[in-house]
Formats: sequence, structure tokens, C-alpha cells
Amino acid sequence: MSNAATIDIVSVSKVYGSTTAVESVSLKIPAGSYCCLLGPSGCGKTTTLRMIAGHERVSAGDIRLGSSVVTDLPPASRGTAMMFQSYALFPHLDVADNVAFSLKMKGVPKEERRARALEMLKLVQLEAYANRRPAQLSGGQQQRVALARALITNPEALLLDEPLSALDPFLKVRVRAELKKLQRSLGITFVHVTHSQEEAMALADLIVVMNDGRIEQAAPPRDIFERPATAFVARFMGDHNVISGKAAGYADGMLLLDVAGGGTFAGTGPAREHGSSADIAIRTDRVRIGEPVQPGLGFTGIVQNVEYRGSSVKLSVSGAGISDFTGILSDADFFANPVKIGDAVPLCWEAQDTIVLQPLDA
Ligand SMILES: Nc1ncnc2c1ncn2[C@@H]1O[C@H](COP(=O)(O)OP(=O)(O)OP(=O)(O)O)[C@@H](O)[C@H]1O
Repeated sequence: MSNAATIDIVSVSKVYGSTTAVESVSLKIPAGSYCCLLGPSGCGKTTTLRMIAGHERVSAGDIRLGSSVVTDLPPASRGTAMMFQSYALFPHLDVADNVAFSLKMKGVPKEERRARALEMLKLVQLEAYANRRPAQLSGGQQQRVALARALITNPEALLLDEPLSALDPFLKVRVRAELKKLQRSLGITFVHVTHSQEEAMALADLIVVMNDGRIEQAAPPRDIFERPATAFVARFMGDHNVISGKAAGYADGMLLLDVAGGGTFAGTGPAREHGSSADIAIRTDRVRIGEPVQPGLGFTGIVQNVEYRGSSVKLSVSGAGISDFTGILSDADFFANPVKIGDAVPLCWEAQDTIVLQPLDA
């Protein structure tokens, strides 16, 4: 069962009355990859997934699966399978009949259905539970039944809508690892909708960050983390400080940014027209304290909050026109030179830990 397909979304839009849920989205998801659609509530990720599945019609554009255009095909003819957030199991059917349901709809004889359902249950390590009803299973087990039910049709792509959201935090992490393992062993394309950055980072080969019906960035996790394209991505991923100001000069591959009523900061990246609005991002985990500040690569601020996190300490600092600057220090670095709320502290970082972000209309 490793007939993976590339999913090609071409200028797809979805309009509901006066709401544009998805606006001219184009995206190529490579065959056999694990793709996470990531973004805040209402950004259009579920609508995009449902259009791939065929549960929602596109208002414009095309969807291809492998070499076939599937835009106008019903869900069952597309070669995709969808796993719903609520699992949508039938309470009156036992686990094996739940898994075999789509085969029954296709008229597959009972013996064969049962045998294939047991095979699928083995894949998700639930063969011993075949005769139970869904209500007699834990949340994690129900989730695996839903997975087996989706996979029984031998899909080329599995579409998962917030598949981990109903699980408690410990189970979430365990089932997450199982999902990844399953995707690797099946070799099919997975598209997984989530609003959790951590989940997307842990699972995806390709993260697609969506905002307001559009794609802000589609890239492997490490690129998203190290080179966020836009201020939205940098803020949403939560590992960067975003500083906004006016372009004030350019030297040695660094854009200089004047912050209103504050300091000047340098960011690695392209020049911008003098005086235009620009944003730079600074990695929170690369901030150091207590060292001399190089021009544009640090400032002295007042500590507003200190949050102990075990292996690290989060400092919130204000100064140089910035009200909430975050530095994540290792516990060793912090306790070698501890600071407290109200202290004035010099913060610094390196040029390579900064990046000039794309302007809003890029
Ligand atoms: N059937 C519908 N009728 C009208 N508007 C809709 C419909 N479905 C979704 N929308 C709107 O489209 C936008 C995108 O919704 P969508 O469910 O795709 O977002 P999402 O990113 O998946 O959010 P969430 O994480 O909350 O599920 C939202 O503004 C939503 O209100």
C-alpha cells in the first residue's frame, strides 16, 4: 500500500457569501510527504483540507492528485481518505464493522470485509479490540480505529483534520510519534491540519503556514524556524522577536531600522527604500545578557518579567522603543548571572540571528 500521490493545488479559492475563506492558494505537496497546514482559527486550513477531500467544492481553481484532475470528483472517487476531528465512529457498530464500513458501501462481501478490517486493526495494534463498541475504547484507541477506517480504502493521500486535538497532552505526544511512524511505513501522502506549531514542527516534512485565507510560507520546518518569511510567521511560530520600524540605511548586507522613539537595529537581508516600513526578526534563543552591546545588535533594557522553565529561563525586557522583547536563556547562562524584575540589563545577539522580513504586500 504505497501508491502515494502528489497533491497539486492550483489557484484555489473558496468564497462563502461575503467571506473569502481561501484566496487563490497554490501549493504542491510532494508524493509521500507529511504536510501540516498550520495557522490560527479561521485562517482557512480546514476549508483547504475539505476541498482536497471533495467535501467542499472549490469556488475557483483546480486540484490534482497525481496525474488526475479531481476538482469535480466526489470524495470516494478521488483516492483520498479523510479522518475527522471527532472520529465520527458509529456507536452501534463494533470496531471491525466501523473499520469495514466503506467496503460495505462498495458491496465487498462480508468475509473479505472482516478480513481486511482485521488487517487494518493489526496495523494500528487494535486487533484484540475488533468486537468492542467505540464507547468501550479510550480516546487514543478510538482515534486509531478512525485511522484504520480511513486507511482501509488504500488511499493515495490521507487527510487528517486536527487528529490529535481530543487527546490529553501525554497521549498527544505518543500518538503523534505513532502517526509519523505509520506515515513512513505506508509511504503515502499525509495532510494534517493543526493550530499547534509544536505538532507541525514534530511531524511535517512541509509546513504550510496560513493566515487570512492565504499561504504566508510553505517550507520544511527548519526553514520556517530559521528563515521565517513574514512578520506573521515569525510571530506565530513564537521563536522570534519582531521589531518594526523605518529603513534608515544599509551596510555590509545589513538593513538598519530606526524604531520610533527608540534605538536602531540591524537585520540580515535585502535593502529597503529609505524611510519605508520594515520588520526584522531576532531569534529569542540566541539572546545573551551581560556582554558589551555592538551597535544595532543589542540594547540595554529593563527586566519586566522572569519565567523559570526548567532547562531555560524566559526574560521579558523593555527598552529602546520596544515594549516586550523576549530572551530565552539556558538555565546555566541565567544562573551564572541572574537578574530580577526592574534590573537594567544589556542584551546582545549576533548578526546571523537576525533576518529582514518580507514586506506585507510582497
Ligand atoms: N460553511 C461555511 N459557511 C460560511 N463561512 C464559513 C463556512 N466554513 C468556514 N467558513 C469561514 O471561512 C473561514 C475559514 O474557516 P476554516 O474552518 O477553514 O478555518 P480554520 O483555519 O480551519 O479554523 P479552525 O482552526 O477554527 O477550524 C472562517 O472565517 C469561517 O468562518
